[in-house]
Amino acid sequence: MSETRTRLPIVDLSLLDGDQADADAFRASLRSATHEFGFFYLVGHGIDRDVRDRLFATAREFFALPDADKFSIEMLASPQFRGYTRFGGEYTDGAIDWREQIDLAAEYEPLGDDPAYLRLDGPNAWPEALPALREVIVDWQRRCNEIGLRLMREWAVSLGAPSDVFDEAFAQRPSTLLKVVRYPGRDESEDQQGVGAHKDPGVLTLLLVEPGKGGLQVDHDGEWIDAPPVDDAFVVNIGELLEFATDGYLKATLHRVVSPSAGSERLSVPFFFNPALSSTMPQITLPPELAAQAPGVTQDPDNVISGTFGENMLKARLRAHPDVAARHHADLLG
Ligand SMILES: O=C(O)CCC(=O)C(=O)O
Ligand SMILES: [Fe+2]
Repeated sequence: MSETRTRLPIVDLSLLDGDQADADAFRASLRSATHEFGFFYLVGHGIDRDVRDRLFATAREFFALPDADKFSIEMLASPQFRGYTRFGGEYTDGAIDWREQIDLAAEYEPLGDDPAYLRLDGPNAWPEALPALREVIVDWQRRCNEIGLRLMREWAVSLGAPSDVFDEAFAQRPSTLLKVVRYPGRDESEDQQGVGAHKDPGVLTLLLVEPGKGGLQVDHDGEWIDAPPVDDAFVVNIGELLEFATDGYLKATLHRVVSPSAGSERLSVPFFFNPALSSTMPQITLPPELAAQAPGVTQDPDNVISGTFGENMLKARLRAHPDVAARHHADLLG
């Protein structure tokens, strides 16, 4: 693996507790980081270290459970793509991701299956053997939701739009999703795709990485740059829908995780802040000076971005989990 250095910008949320000049500086840094890189470190978020330590300790306990307990909540049993995925169960860019994980999402009453993306609504699967997981995750989701909503409002203002322009998409049934992930160590002679190169399909991702664990790489102008964890910081990136909402002014950026070396492991907890399945992200009318720097949305015939979140999400889920797709959604596979 290449040396550990990073060029991603650092954005300090606590500037919002300062005066007007601080808040303006915050918005300028938020906007430029996501225009130039689509990725940044967020510090000053106010979540204590012991909360983060407990999250990782509980994740470690989950992964140490006997296989029978993990398989008792296997995603394969969930038409809504919730629960545990074993090594080799997930694909990115057509190749296996060497990670095991639990997917936990917001839980809503299903509304039917027309359009098909409504099938994604439903219950989570929580392991009976580790009741603390639910408590820790629900608390973490609440904290991330707050930060997510705050960032959305700041982006809106930084782009010259009303601060509440995105609120409606998130007001009812926001489809937040959280993964608890473990990347096993892999020998250098083996395939080292922890997770393959991808863009996140939603709006905003708040990623917490186990301290000291590198492996995340971010595309910048065609070059992979390392994004090792920075003390007390979230790694934040935007997804395809925020690129869509800003005509490409803000960028959804390719990223990947290279497996840790044999004998080690890496835990991470990505939180995906996403609007309601049926919501369409509002298109922001950019001020002329920003519009002049908006290249339009990236066009990829293999990955056409729909403004409706549910369409993007269903497409991403069917691709990533072909076994779940084949068992529960064979009618949708073309
Ligand atoms: O685990 C990580 O560091 C990143 C994971 C990721 O990019 C994803 O799950 O979308
Ligand atoms: Fe990602």
